[in-house]
Amino acid sequence: MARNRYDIDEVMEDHFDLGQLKRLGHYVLPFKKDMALAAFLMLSASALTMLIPRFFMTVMNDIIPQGDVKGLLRISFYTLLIILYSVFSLKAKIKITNRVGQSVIHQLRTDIFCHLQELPFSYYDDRPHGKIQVRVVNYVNNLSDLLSNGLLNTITDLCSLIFIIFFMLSINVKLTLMCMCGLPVLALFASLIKKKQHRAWQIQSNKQSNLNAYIAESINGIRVTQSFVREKENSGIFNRLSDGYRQSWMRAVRFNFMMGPTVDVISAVTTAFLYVAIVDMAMSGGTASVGVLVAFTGYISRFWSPITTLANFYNSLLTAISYLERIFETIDEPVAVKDAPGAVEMPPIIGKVTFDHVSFSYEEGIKTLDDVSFTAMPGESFAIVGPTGAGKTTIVNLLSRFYNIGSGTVYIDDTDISKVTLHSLRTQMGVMMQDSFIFSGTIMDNIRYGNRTATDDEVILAAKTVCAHDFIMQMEDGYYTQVNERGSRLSAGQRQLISFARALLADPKILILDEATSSIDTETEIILQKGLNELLKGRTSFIIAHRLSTIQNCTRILYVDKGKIQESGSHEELLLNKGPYYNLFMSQYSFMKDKAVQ
Ligand SMILES: Nc1ncnc2c1ncn2[C@@H]1O[C@H](COP(=O)(O)OP(=O)(O)OP(=O)(O)O)[C@@H](O)[C@H]1O
Repeated sequence: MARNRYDIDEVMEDHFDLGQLKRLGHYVLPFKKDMALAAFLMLSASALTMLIPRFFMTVMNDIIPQGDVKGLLRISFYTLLIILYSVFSLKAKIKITNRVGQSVIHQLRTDIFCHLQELPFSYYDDRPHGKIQVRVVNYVNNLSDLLSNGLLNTITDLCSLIFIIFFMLSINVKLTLMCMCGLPVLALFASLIKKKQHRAWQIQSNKQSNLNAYIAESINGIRVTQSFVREKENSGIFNRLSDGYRQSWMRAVRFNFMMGPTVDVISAVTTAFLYVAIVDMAMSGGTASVGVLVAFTGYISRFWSPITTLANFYNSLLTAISYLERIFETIDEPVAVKDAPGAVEMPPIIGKVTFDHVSFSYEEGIKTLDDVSFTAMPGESFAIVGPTGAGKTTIVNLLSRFYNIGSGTVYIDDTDISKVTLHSLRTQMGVMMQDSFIFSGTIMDNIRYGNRTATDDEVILAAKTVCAHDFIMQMEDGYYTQVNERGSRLSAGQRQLISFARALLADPKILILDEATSSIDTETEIILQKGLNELLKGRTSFIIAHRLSTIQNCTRILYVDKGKIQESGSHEELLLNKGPYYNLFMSQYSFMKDKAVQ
């Protein structure tokens, strides 16, 4: 999928694919026993209620003319039993189908979520997160009706229809055929609007997705919105998207609403003709008795009732298919970054890292890294510096295999990282990304995210090393203070320190710190540096920093620009070189000097 936005509709499938339903069927299969029980209850109730018009026939033809009170009581008793059984089975069926429906929804949602966990960064780069969310929550929820009632009702309604036709045929073949002649007209109508109806629901799902994407984006960006006083404009955009959604919904349901009246009209017309035929038969004194005709009129209304339900099911089927297309599209999304066939476990890392002529593009035709080569020996600390957008983060992203390398090879300890399992590779690396994400939960949980088996003492030690202990202890519940998703109650520097501790707790052999200290005050950074120097011992580390004071002690500095390593060496060597690093250093140095003078 090309890059998508909240105001760009996703690509829609052209054809109406019943295969989606077949796949949904696989989710229902584990509950076949429950479904069979529910179907049995419904079918038996339906078959028994078919007897009621027959009872009327007997009452009219035999019991009333013979004045058989006992027979009348017996038939009334049977009718009562049938009604009670129907009520009981309906209740049981609702309970079973709801349970099955919700279990299927739960399974579908779990499958999407688990798959999303595996999808690489590139998948999330390409679409608004709100559009992903809508699939996991709203689209799956929208299947609830179909799964809870639709599937089973269809089976039972179809069977009921067969029973009814059977009973009607047993009473009068000619009238039955007359009754059925409305069906081809209905089928023709349904097939005529099918394509448009399907497309209308696809559009509706797209508009819902767009709206959701915008809501998610607006909530995430609310601080910027308010600081730039963009509330009015945003409300305007929201209004437009919401109206688009409303219109698409109205258009889609208009198609659904067409079905009900069409069934009603066809049933009314055929029923009217049937009554004329019945009255004609009664008046012409033909073979049909009054009882037969009364019984037949009882079946006519029963004949159209399952057809109305089937027509409603047809509507929810078309609606569901447009959601299923999106749901299965997500589940089928190939995991672009995965273990290669025959991938082996990464042996315990010693720490040598080699980039061998590595090139990479996020987008076809635009080279982000161009022939990058370097080797870091175990225990070395490598700084990666350079202007914004130079490709620094991309280098470390490739080292963790967050993206597939375009060309060239990355080796760790002479092992090609594309040939090892992602799990064995990533568990030996500690990454602190630019965005120090904080999860909802306690501070203790957030630090322990890096190593689930770490004890409280180990968590505290990691926090102490990165100078986070003091501010944590000042919070109301110390390490057990609850923080919100994204750590909204923490300062940017505090968030960085927590994610720093998280990365260290993983005790990685290779440590990646991407702008780890950019929001930390200089005083804390100086203290942090001491602890960090201790910690970096014995680990290979890659430190990306714009503030050059942070990286002067690194063994080697790579100056990256336009996706290429422009120069590399120690701080002193690069200053002597008087190349781009020197210029960068001098500009920061004179800036600091000017500030100090001011
Ligand atoms: N997910 C992405 N999809 C497409 N292009 C991207 C993506 N991420 C980064 N880029 C582009 O790749 C280039 C390098 O980005 P990168 O994040 O590696 O730069 P950087 O040197 O780390 O920058 P900074 O110092 O600002 O963090 C930039 O031009 C950026 O626009």
